Amino acid sequence: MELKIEKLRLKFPGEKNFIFKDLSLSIGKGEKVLLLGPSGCGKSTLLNVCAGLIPHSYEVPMKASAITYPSSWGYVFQDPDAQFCMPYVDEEIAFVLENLNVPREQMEDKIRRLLQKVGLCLPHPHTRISELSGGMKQRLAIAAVLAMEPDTLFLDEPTALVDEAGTVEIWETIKHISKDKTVVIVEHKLEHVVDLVDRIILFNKHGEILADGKPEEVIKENKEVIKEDGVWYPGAWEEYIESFPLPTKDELPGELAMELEHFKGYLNKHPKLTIGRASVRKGEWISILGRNGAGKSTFLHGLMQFIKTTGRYELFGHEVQQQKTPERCTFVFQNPEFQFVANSVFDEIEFSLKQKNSSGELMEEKVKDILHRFNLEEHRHQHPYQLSMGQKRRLSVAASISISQDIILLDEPTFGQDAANTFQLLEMMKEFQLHGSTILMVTHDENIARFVSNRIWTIEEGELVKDELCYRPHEAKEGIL
Ligand SMILES: Nc1ncnc2c1ncn2[C@@H]1O[C@H](COP(=O)(O)OP(=O)(O)OP(=O)(O)O)[C@@H](O)[C@H]1O
Ligand SMILES: Nc1ncnc2c1ncn2[C@@H]1O[C@H](COP(=O)(O)OP(=O)(O)OP(=O)(O)O)[C@@H](O)[C@H]1O
Repeated sequence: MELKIEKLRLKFPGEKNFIFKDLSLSIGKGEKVLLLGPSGCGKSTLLNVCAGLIPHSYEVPMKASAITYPSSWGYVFQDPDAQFCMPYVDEEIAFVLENLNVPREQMEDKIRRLLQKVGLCLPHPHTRISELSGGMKQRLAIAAVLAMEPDTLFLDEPTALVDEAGTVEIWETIKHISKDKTVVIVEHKLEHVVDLVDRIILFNKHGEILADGKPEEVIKENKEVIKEDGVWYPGAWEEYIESFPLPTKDELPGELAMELEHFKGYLNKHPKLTIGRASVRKGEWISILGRNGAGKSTFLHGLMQFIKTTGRYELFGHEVQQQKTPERCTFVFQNPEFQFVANSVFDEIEFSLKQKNSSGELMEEKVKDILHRFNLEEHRHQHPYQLSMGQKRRLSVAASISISQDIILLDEPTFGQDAANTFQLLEMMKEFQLHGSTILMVTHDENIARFVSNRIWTIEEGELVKDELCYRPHEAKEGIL
């Protein structure tokens, strides 16, 4: 056996409930296994245990009657920033290669080929990691692990921030290089990995194994539970959109919410974004699509005045003051951790309500209501950094949109979410939209773009290259720029 865990018991310090109670599993050499289950059920924690990171690197109290670890392993973390130890892209990979005693003269070529494998195209590999977009970082994290050529790969949602085309390519690459390797994957989006894995271990929300077997059998035999627990399954979107209020307006609503003309955004003094002309009407929901590194986050950062911009930028007919966060806008960062300021989930929401001048009356009730709507009430006492990735993402969205705002800007608010939480979030956004909020949302999920928003903008190399109106699913018309 490559990996074996017997009777694992694990509880985080200070928590009432066990994450795992006598959990046993074994994975044979060369097996490709998907750990599937709702957000917060313990998938990342289990992967940490399988690699020995818990308890050797993270001191979480745990007990198991026996554990066998793989002989060599590589780990792609859910948050790529948690993985890097060097400041530059080439150095990050060279660091791994040096440990493997790869001769210096072969390094440049190996680094170039690894970056190519994960589709990380850079003018020069000696680029600062801090200057990469979220998806580019995730590609680098995968390249660094592939460089190690380990026997076992642990992959924790390695493509959550990668664009659609890149996701397909990366999973193909993993499939190709991992023929003789053991691969343990945590991934919400089943369709990306169902061809790669030969086994699915399905968990319920209490961290118990519900089923373990061949992918098609596990899915078929457990469809009802999978649905009930809010896990993604093939066809989930199609079933869901039947009940979603679709964008069927035949004309655009009235008042102009945003106008941009010759709008430029600068990073390190270089213009990285140029929008010739664009306008948004009140109540629209615009999805912003584009490949990794296209400039989507930069665009939102420009609208929030986090970076220097030039050109005309008006909100509701008023010019936006340079370098001052526009008052009628709220923003959800791509990395949820950038947003947290408080020491508990409850305080985070309370802080945000107070910032938005929500009155102190019934504050506790208001916070509780928001926590309930985002499925976070059980976690109210936890530190935001102790949440699972899906829970962090929900908290960051909850804190930003806790009060209806005129303009809501969101940078991939649904990444790493299970089906139930994705749909719930979209419904909440729809409610805001129906109450007059205007929404601009960066997403790699084409289903969200096509089925839920009214309009799709595509960004390429820092320019808005396409503007489509969505009237009905699968049907888009050329819009006005
Ligand atoms: N340090 C910690 N202290 C307390 N609770 C924690 C800690 N780390 C994680 N948890 C809790 O343990 C549970 C499992 O977290 P884990 O990250 O393993 O979930 P997951 O299944 O990977 O979720 P997701 O799909 O949202 O990424 C969550 O409810 C989380 O809040
Ligand atoms: N601080 C920075 N300094 C210089 N260039 C940067 C900086 N941050 C990002 N960039 C570059 O700007 C470009 C646009 O990055 P941005 O984060 O806007 O992309 P994105 O479309 O949001 O990508 P993703 O889908 O991966 O999140 C990329 O080429 C990136 O490398």
